[in-house]
Amino acid sequence: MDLKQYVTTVENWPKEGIIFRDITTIMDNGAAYKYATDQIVEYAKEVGAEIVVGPEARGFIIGCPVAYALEIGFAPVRKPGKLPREVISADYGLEYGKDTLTMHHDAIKPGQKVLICDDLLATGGTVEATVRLVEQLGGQVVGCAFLIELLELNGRAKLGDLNIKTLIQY
Ligand SMILES: O=P(O)(O)OC[C@H]1O[C@H](OP(=O)(O)OP(=O)(O)O)[C@H](O)[C@@H]1O
Ligand SMILES: Nc1ncnc2[nH]cnc12
Repeated sequence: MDLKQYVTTVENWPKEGIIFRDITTIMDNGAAYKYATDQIVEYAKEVGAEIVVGPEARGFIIGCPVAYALEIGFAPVRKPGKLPREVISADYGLEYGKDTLTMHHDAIKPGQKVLICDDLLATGGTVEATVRLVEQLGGQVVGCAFLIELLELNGRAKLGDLNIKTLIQY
């Protein structure tokens, strides 16, 4: 299936100069959403993922169905003030702003093999902060999966030699 045809491009959103790649038109098509999920499930099996981690909000849309299909857990990465128990935090920058991400202090067990899922790899700031959180908890990041990679922002450079899978490139 050519997944790219289901992505909608929105120019100058959320700011002038940003070309926004909208995945809601993958999600609202059952066959396309299932195909994308299945590709990431296969990758998760290859890398031996034991738990899926996804950053708010679109990482939930990609990561949760993968965790469900594999019958493994999902741990959310959230913006500050959203998780109810003790958290650890990491600051990061992104294509159009700056923010902080948090995880529950006990979300990952030491040594657990983690697959990070998100919709899109842009500058890599979000996933790099997520990797820091997982590693701080003693987790081992065995893979990072995205529907979309924006090649010119070179997010891979922030991720060293981590194993990365992307389904669509621009
Ligand atoms: O590689 P990066 O430069 O970090 O950019 C990618 C991130 O940006 C978007 O999320 P956003 O922060 O806009 O949050 P949202 O999913 O809650 O809309 C996207 O869903 C990724 O998580
Ligand atoms: N260009 C873009 N399109 C969609 N989501 C994004 N997140 C960061 N950059 C983005």
